[in-house]
Amino acid sequence: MSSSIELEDVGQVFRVRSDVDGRPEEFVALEGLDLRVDPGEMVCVVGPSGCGKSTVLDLVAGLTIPTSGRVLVGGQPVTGPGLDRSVVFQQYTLLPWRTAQGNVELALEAAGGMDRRERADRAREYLDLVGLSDFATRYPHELSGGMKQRVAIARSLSHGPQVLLMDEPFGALDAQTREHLQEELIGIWRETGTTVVFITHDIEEAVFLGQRVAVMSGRPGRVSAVVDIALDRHDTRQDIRSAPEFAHHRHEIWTLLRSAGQRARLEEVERVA
Ligand SMILES: Nc1ncnc2c1ncn2[C@@H]1O[C@H](COP(=O)(O)OP(=O)(O)OP(=O)(O)O)[C@@H](O)[C@H]1O
Repeated sequence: MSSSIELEDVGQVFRVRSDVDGRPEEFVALEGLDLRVDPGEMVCVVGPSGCGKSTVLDLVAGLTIPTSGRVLVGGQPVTGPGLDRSVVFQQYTLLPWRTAQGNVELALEAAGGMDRRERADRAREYLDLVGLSDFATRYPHELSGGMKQRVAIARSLSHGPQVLLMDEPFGALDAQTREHLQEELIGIWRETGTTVVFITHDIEEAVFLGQRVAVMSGRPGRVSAVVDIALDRHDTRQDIRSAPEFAHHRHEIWTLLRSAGQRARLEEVERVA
């Protein structure tokens, strides 16, 4: 099962203290942001640091409520966190005193409706999905960074959410592990059919994973372009990253990011002048 995600004319204003005199003032983090993700689609979001990518994810997760506009999941307004949506963060969020299996079971305990045996079976099924069947009894400190993130993914998917929200989940990993997990994520996404929103700083990661890539610009944050990625991901014999279409999309997004950055700087100069 998977759900659509719609952000319509979303604005997000935070109360902050002025850099100048420390007085409270408003900071417009997002303004007029539109984005639609179809059920079962994987969309990557890229943009300069501080443009509001995590804020977008928090809104869909229901951790923040927008100041204006609408955020819908499966056609329903988001009013708070829910079991239909799971989040994977960059920092490993495993409980150190629980095994890999115990960490996956945690999500099932929170979801309720299963007895101990069912939870154990389900946890093993999802550890298998992320290739960790042989590591079920290991504690987080006995796992590599990539393995910890796999456990986090297994935990996030184990209770069958319709939407998976990923905030730079592979950001702390070395390049090789990262590429490996990207490939695994494509396989998991195909198998589960979950709608995925994946935030990254890395243009190559976005092109590799996304069916579409949303490019954000900052100050205030909005989606300035959405790029369709036309790559044949089914042909696993091919090194997709060295295909000419891959280079084309990478350059296209790089150009969009650069011009969004230049525009933001110009607008900032005009605002100050
Ligand atoms: N709770 C908050 N209170 C005040 N300002 C906030 C809050 N959350 C985010 N911001 C500000 O909103 C802007 C967007 O932040 P956000 O973390 O969404 O950006 P980002 O694109 O994810 O950044 P990065 O790529 O560096 O992680 C930033 O200027 C940040 O300082």
